[in-house]
Amino acid sequence: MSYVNTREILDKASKEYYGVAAFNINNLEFLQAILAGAAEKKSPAIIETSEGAIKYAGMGDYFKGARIFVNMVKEFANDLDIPVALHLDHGKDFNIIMACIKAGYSSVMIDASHYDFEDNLRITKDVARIAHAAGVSVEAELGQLAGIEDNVEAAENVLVNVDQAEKFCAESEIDFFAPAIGTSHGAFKFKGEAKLDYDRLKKVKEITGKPLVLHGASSVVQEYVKIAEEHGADFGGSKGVPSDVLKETVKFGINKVNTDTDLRIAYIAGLREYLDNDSKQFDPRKYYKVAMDYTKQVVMDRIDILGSAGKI
Ligand SMILES: O=C(CO)COP(=O)(O)O
Ligand SMILES: O=C[C@H](O)COP(=O)(O)O
Ligand SMILES: [Zn+2]
Ligand SMILES: [Zn+2]
Repeated sequence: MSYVNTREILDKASKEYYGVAAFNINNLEFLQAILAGAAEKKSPAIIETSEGAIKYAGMGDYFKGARIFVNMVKEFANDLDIPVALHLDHGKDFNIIMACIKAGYSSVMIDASHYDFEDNLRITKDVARIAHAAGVSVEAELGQLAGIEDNVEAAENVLVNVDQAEKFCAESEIDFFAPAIGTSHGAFKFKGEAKLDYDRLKKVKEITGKPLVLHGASSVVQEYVKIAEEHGADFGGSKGVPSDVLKETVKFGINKVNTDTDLRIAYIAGLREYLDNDSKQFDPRKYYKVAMDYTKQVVMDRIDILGSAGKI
């Protein structure tokens, strides 16, 4: 099975209405934990790296960073009987997008959502043309990631506009589409109750027919927040997208579920706990172990929530 085009994973998910988590990584340990969890669940896996992750891995050289991730992911994927894809998350720098295409990423996101509609469409079209010529699939975004307050006017300004979504998907030739429906990145997503615009989501699915992507989709699992806080962390007031809300979004057409914060929190919980309990330890292979076990557990829980177990 091994290394595939992200489109293969998401077209199937869109047809059969389940979600596949896309997990952000910066290093080897997160990749190992994610793939171990996905393999155990027999779930397809999407690994994604931000521009920051690529610069970090390549120590500033993003061509090197992109190659490191492609080589690392392929090396593990080749031995697994699940489909594995590697995706560039929030590509904003044209040079980094090109470096990823050249290095052999399965897909790239062009995030020009901060430009006005016409510019976003024009830039997205250009990237889609180049990426497709290299056999790489493309994600793009419309709207801004910001939580919905109780204010209709504010929501209209930040959430995806359905008519624009139709034109954008019809003209840009993208493969999967990220509509802003009320989530935001990080561990502090909602002040009150988690609130997403399901009606808007349903309309976007109906009108575009594309595999859809939910950004800022971490649940901020309180079990791990608690462990981290018992060992010195302070994530007071953190709040994510609860699993029943995630399930609803999948029912209404979300297929790629971007997850970074949940992995970071599980990892830091394990690391802090281990170090607190063994002050003499300085072998990284020992103190990363619990961190990786917790990360793997979060990965498997997500796979169950989104319904991608066994979908290979
Ligand atoms: O959207 C994300 C990456 O693109 C990650 O979102 P979280 O911060 O909710 O994990
Ligand atoms: O969308 C944002 C991701 O969580 C990546 O964040 P980063 O830029 O800190 O790597
Ligand atoms: Zn964006
Ligand atoms: Zn995102």
